[in-house]
Amino acid sequence: MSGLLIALVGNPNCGKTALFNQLTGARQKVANFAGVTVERKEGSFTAPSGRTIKVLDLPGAYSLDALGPDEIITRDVCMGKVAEVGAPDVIVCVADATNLRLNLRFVLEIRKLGRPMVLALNMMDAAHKRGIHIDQDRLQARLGIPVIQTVAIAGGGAKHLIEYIDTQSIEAPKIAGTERDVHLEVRDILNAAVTMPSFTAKIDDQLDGVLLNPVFGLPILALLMFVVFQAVFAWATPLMDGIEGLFGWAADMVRTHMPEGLLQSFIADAMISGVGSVLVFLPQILILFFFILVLEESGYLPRAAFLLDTLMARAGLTGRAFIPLLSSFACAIPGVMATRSIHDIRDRLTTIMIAPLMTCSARLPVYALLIAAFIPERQVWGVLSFQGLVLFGLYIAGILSALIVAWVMKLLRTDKSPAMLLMELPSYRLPNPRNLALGLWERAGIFMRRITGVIFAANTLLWVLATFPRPPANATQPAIDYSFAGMIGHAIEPIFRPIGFTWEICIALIPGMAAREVAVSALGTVYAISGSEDAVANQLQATVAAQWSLATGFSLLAWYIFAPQCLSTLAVIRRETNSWKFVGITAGYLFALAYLASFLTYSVTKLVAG
Ligand SMILES: Nc1nc2c(ncn2[C@@H]2O[C@H](COP(=O)(O)OP(=O)(O)OP(=O)(O)O)[C@@H](O)[C@H]2O)c(=O)[nH]1
Ligand SMILES: [Mg+2]
Repeated sequence: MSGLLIALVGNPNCGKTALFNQLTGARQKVANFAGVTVERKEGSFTAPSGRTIKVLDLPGAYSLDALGPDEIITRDVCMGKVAEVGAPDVIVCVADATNLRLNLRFVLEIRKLGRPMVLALNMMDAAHKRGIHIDQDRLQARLGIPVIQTVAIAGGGAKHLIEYIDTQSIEAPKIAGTERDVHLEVRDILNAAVTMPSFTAKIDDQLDGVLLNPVFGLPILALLMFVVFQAVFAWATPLMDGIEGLFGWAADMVRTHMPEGLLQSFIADAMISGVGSVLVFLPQILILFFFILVLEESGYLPRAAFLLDTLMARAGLTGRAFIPLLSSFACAIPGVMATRSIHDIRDRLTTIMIAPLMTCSARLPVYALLIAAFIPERQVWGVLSFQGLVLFGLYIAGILSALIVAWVMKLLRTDKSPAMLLMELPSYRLPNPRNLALGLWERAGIFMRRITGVIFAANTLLWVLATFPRPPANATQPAIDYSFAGMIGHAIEPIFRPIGFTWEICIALIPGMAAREVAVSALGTVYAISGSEDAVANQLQATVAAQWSLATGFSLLAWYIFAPQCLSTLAVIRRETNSWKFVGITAGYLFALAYLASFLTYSVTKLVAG
């Protein structure tokens, strides 16, 4: 039998990606808010009959009257207008069974296309739980298309859908579109086929009463965020000590048991000290993501958007910017891509410009290193970790400066028509442990791939630059001073001297452009090589604390809030805006801010702390 192409379409947040993962065994990101998928994804699986079924996961859309790039992709694929994919044999329209009033409108629009389709009634588990009863036969008869129930997040939850697609020949809908008003038609269908419980969403309302309360809402949000950052420091310490100890021990073993020479230096300095100095931060990253995933899954995050909307509007941002900005806390790259759901081009550009100010997870190793080195580990009011407070402050500093930049952009605008936030709040949901585990696994995977990929490559290159040329026989300085890296570091040091950076930092900033956390591993390598063979050589934090002044440490922290130290982000900005000029403006203003902030921080700290 020949292959088959199916396309998953539907409203945002109805579970298309979850269904895609279920069908193909892939692990695409799902999240309990709209607009997560921004590009079409392709996968395939083998049906019981043995034929290959290709699956397309598309961005969610509310309507086919294309407004934004997402809707255009969806419409064009459905119409078979995208040459590389061809026309899908079956459109699987996914609908959230708990929210049919909204979802059916889109189903009717798809039906008008007159192409073979089935309706996947997803989230049937949630519908049952809420006491929503759906008469499948009547729904099928009214719609004139096959209706199949699915639970995209449960094992085997798409079994019937697979069976149906595999065994039935699916035809175009028997009922084409009538010219009736969509609202009326949806109401008729709902009346005929759906019984709603009388206590709909009572829990949601009660929870919202507290969490969206005009008085308590924002303090609760602040408190939640606060707890998260406390946990990042408090819980991770034992694990981090363990990892650090392990790498320190491994480097020592290599130094004592391997013959001295280049190979020993490469393994101990570049591989173990360099890579280990970043790997240490895995526990903190996972703890942070655990909380973000829980908040995401539970349905709280869109509510946070709602709470912050007034604040965001005052800064001249649209509520739609919330999700791109939120994604940017993981990484600015998906964040910049997610701005596609912002229709207004100026809103979109402003959001792209400030996305790099959201503290991405690659900054965490840098922050954590510097905080551990320069901020005393003490308790505030008996319970709070002072280090956690500082980390919280750094995140806030990023957010505040983003708001200020957006506000300045608003002042520069001529047209000041206000934006309105229209957003659906998803139901609260208990986070699914499997989803959480998958999400964490995915984050750990990304981090490990960065370590074995870009970080390792940058580190190797740096080791070569820091090792050659070798010092002359009568050398008086540490070997690294005679190397290429030493020369480069010394050459650019004058530029950074006013902000207190040492030449070692200057060296580390260059490979740090490849990925922010490389700066940490680069420092690990630089200090290990320039190393004093002393015992602290692989305890980067101790070295840094001993060799840098407080002002230098703070200055580097300030630098990392702003500096666009990430070429991939600049590349994706170029791709999304198609403009080098815009990349130049963004990078330029960020570097300028970074320099200014570091300069002020350095000068003030030096004045105060001497
Ligand atoms: N209870 C329940 N939750 C589900 C089901 N399917 C998906 N979810 C959850 O619904 C949320 C949204 O799922 P996604 O797969 O990201 O939705 P999507 O349609 O791809 O969303 P966009 O990419 O934003 O358009 C996630 O939190 C899923 O875990 C289901 O059958 N039952
Ligand atoms: Mg999706």
